Amino acid sequence: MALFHVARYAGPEAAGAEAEAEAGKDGRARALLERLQSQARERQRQRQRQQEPEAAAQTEGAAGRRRRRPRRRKGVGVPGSPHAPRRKRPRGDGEDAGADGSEEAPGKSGVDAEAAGSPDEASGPPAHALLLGGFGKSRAPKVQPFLPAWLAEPSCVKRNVTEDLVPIEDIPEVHPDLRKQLRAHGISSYFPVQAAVIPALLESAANGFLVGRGGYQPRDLCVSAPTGSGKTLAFVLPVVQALLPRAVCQVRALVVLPTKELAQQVSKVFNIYTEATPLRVALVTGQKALAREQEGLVQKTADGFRCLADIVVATPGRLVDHIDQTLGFSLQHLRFLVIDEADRMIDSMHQSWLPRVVAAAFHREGAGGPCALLQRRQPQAVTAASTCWPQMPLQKLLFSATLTQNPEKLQQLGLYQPRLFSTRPARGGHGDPDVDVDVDPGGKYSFPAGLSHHYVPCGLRSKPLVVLHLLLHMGFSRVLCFTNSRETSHRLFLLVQAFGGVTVAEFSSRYGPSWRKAILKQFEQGKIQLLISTDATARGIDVPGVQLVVNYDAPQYLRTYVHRVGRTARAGKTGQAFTLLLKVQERRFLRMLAEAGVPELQRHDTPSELLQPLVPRYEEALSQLERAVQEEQRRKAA
Ligand SMILES: Nc1ncnc2c1ncn2[C@@H]1O[C@H](COP(=O)(O)OP(=O)(O)OP(=O)(O)O)[C@@H](O)[C@H]1O
Repeated sequence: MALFHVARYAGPEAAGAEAEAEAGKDGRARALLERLQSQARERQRQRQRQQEPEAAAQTEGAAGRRRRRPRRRKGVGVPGSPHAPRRKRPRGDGEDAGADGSEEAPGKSGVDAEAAGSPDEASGPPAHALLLGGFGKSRAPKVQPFLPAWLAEPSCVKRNVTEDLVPIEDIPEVHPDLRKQLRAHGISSYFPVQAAVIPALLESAANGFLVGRGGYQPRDLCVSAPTGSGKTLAFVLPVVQALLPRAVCQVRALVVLPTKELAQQVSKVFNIYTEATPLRVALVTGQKALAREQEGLVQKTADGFRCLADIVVATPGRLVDHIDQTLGFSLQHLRFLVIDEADRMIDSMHQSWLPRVVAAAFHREGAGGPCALLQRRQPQAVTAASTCWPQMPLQKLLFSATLTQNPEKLQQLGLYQPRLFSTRPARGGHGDPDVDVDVDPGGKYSFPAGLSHHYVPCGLRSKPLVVLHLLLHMGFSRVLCFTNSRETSHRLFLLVQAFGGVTVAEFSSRYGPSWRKAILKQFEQGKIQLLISTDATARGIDVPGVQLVVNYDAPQYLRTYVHRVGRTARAGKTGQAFTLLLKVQERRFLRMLAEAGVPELQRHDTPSELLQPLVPRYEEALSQLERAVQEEQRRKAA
């Protein structure tokens, strides 16, 4: 029993005395105990020898400043215990990172740092007791989730879209007509993600559409590659090629995306590569009335319905509307289900769009139906019986720049023997994945090589001035500026408009789809210098030539940062990202990015002399903004 004695808060002598009394009962136990004690004392002496100079320095440093005591909750909490108060959040009055350097010590919580500086704690419990009772000295180790092999060991994709190009001729499996189209659109080489994914997808489709005896069920694919690395073409080309040979028009590919604008963008790419083929693409996003969309999907005939689309690009809500309400809209022949921006789509799983799609895809007619023989069943264990009938497989393809590696989340998608293509290296099954898999296990996302990251420390009132300074003095001509709310977007827009000298527009859900479409088009054409937007344009939107992304409001989540800044430096180009940070945000934000492996975040100071010349006009613009807001509020109330 002596071995399990816990000398929690007593010094080494107390622990030693008690242990000695116990040891007297049994010779062997005593000998063992003595040996352990002498080892522990030796360790303790060594520790003290190391700590003496540090303790002296800390005592000197603490003498001149207010000694901070850890707050205790009622009845609980000794420093370092699991119940000890958490580290204080930075406060707006500047009592943050800079106020106490000890809080900044890497790997030490505030409580730990304080404990280290306290003379009471300096001697600490004996080293051997720390094993059982010393909670305070180290952070609890992070739980290391065990990733399934397919997630832990992905097929690695190169990241550099300027150097690791693969000439079009080097992938002869791609149909000559598609290669012709690629060249016609100025594409002579594949980006790395395309060079990896296109052959793999074509290979899985090469055995024809039917699986069963002699065939096989193709594996589902997940692709995680940086923003602007060409993921769209990585699925558009093989899907179009796989669907080319067809007898009857049926919906055989369904692409689901989170926003109308993204769906529109992807359907445009499909239209380019199906232009010279009989394949038809339908867009169902709710931008048109349901009846108008139905006309593009099915046609009533004398003996039923005729399908009018081979490829459907949809947003989840409107897709479910069609599954429910469009007579003759069938997904029974679905071969590819592409889920773009997959991590975001997983977040919207509560809308149950995926079970509805899968149920529609595996819907079975009665035994007397025309396709009764070819009806398919959900993937299941392979048995002699299950391979008797030829079946059309349904292959799921997931794409994202920030694909989650949370196996529980991915499990909701019901993937079949999935295979992951990733620009991040393999971690051998249990590398350093973080528990907080929402943020990203391992804390690393890939960023485009040509992107440089900056942050601008500034005050709340000077934020609009910094944006104006970036535009007017630094000469950026196409700038996308993100805020965290519609309200902020709108007010910043009104303010910049009132300031003048910059062509500015706003993009948010305040406006209808057709207005937003027009704004994006003007921005693409270079008619708008500054587009102020909510996160509605943060994902997937591809506007060539965006030079600068400004995070007017710092994004709260890493994923949001990755997608926002990914609107620039696309397709191998260079671009800059500036994040405006209030003093209170600085520490948390920089730590978040450091954990994400963001390469070198440069500090960009804007001295007040640079902003000063803008101030008189800015003050005027502020009063105009005030009047405009009051006017809007009056109109709203009326
Ligand atoms: N092989 C290529 N050669 C030249 N340009 C290409 C090539 N492939 C794609 N592009 C261009 O690169 C840009 C970015 O492509 P895409 O929108 O597919 O990126 P993405 O990886 O889906 O980005 P995001 O994650 O932000 O959605 C597009 O303008 C596209 O036309």
